[in-house]
Amino acid sequence: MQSSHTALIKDFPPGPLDFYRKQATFDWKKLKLVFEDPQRIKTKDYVWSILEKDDAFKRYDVEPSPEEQKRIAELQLLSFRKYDFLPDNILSIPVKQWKPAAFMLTEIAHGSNIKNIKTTATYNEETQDFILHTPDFQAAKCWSGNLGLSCTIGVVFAQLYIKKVCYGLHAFLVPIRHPDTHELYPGLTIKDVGLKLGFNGVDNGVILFHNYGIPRSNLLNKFADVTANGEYVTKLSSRGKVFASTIGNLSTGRVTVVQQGSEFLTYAVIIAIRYAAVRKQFGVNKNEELALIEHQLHESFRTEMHVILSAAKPLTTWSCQDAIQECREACGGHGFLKASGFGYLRNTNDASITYEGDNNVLLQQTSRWLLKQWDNLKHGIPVDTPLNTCNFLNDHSAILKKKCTATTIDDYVVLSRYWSVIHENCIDITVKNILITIGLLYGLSCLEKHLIYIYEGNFNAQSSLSKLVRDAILSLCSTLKCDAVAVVDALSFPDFVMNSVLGKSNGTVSRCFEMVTDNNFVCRYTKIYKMNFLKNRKPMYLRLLNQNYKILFNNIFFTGMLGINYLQFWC
Ligand SMILES: Cc1cc2nc3c(=O)[nH]c(=O)nc-3n(C[C@H](O)[C@H](O)[C@H](O)COP(=O)(O)OP(=O)(O)OC[C@H]3O[C@@H](n4cnc5c(N)ncnc54)[C@H](O)[C@@H]3O)c2cc1C
Repeated sequence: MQSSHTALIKDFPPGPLDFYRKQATFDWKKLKLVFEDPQRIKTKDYVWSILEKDDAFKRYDVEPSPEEQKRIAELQLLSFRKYDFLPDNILSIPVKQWKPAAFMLTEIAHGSNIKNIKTTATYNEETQDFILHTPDFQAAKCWSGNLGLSCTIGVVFAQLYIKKVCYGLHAFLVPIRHPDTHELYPGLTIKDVGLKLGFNGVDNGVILFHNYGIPRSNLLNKFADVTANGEYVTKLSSRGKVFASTIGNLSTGRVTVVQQGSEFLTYAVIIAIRYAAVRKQFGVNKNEELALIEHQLHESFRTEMHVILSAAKPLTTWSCQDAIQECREACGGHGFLKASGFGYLRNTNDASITYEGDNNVLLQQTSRWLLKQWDNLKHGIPVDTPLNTCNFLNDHSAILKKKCTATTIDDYVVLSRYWSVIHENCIDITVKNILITIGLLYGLSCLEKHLIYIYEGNFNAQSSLSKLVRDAILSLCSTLKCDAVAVVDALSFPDFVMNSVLGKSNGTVSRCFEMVTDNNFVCRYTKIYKMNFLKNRKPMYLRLLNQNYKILFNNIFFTGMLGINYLQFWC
């Protein structure tokens, strides 16, 4: 069955990469089918083939101005809507008619500590309105994506006050601009946050509310509501639970950030491996230089090659940042070229370390939860978490007595979940073998990184362990050398999506500097310069649904916000 599907996957153009492609011990198309099912591959090919022909998705050798980037993002969004890629049976109509919205939580003075945000929403019983107000500039909402220029509506988090009593943080649906004329409503002041290290196609903004009234029905009331006569009602047992439920929705965004991290990592690895397979430096003699992939020092970067996504955002985004940097360095000076694509990946991923919850702060929350489980254990309450991730703590006495007795590479048994997925999904033995090798390499590289804790915890006292781990890594890198190009082939995207002069599927990198010194530069610059942001903008743009706002936002405000960021990834 798998082999009949491999016919769906197109071959890569012939070129210098063939040397390593031919040496692969497995069929990269079969590996691709382990990563993605045939329907997904077909859909992605279809979408890419259409977008490649669309001017809104064309690539720029010279980075457009921030204003122009925002205009392009807008055009890309319109194109997505025009092509109607999303089948009706998958997504509801509101999602398909989605327009940019803003998510307004962070304030100038409070980002991580959201409990202390100062924007107020005071209920006025006479008018049955909530009055949103920014007491001072420290309380201005900032960083909200789509706020600076484009959104017509947003979700605002504010402290709810009824009859001078504060009920804590609640979320409100807030009209920002007129859906037809796109004019800002009176009572609001908005500014763009200015130039950023990346994401300049997104109009992150700052907003101040000046006693701005919104109807009572605009409170997102899934967890708590306010009656017409100003009574606060909730089925939840405490204010803490209302807060936790209101903020709980943030997890949706974090899942998307984790996914984005894995995509960036894939891009970086494809570029670095393909380049390393064709770039030659040094060799056995003057006339016969070797590809970078043959040099041992260079191989160590691949230890990060197939980082398995942890559910934890900090682990994913930090690992991704380190791996992109390693890939950049592995490509030497050329990796520093803008046209290599690494700079964009690095800067864009960098932001995800902070947004959707700063990594350090998130780790503290995880630690607090773990310590709570530990405390329970000490009081004789066994650990029994819904996903069983920490049930192993119940065996802590036995675990703490165990010692690492490994003396050979074959003694490591790690990544049990990864193994079971491989065994369930891989029929082809050659594909299974390559995945096992990659898994081992990842496991060992993690072990190497954390060896200090193994010694500190007295899990292994022998200094030979570190040598064993390092030797095993080098040996596995050597084994993987001939398969590396085929592995990234299985992961790769069309060249137009990759947009890197070092990572082309035919292995040609010679156009590198031609692109940078392109003669058309001046003409293109003039053309871009003449294009004004919002030129040709029609009122039809951003005609928002006037109904079902709450359903729309409860379900998709995060998807929407990150969707925009995703579009940027494409341009
Ligand atoms: C590109 C981008 C897009 C964004 N989009 C949005 C958006 O659409 N909507 C929105 O509301 N916000 C958005 N944000 C804001 C983002 O959510 C905040 O930046 C984030 O929550 C961190 O808050 P902060 O910047 O105030 O940092 P702070 O909270 O001031 O943290 C600064 C540093 O202090 C450390 N720190 C904080 N508290 C502790 C502690 N208790 N112990 C130890 N260390 C601590 C942190 O780890 C961090 O290193 C965006 C940010 C970026 C960069």
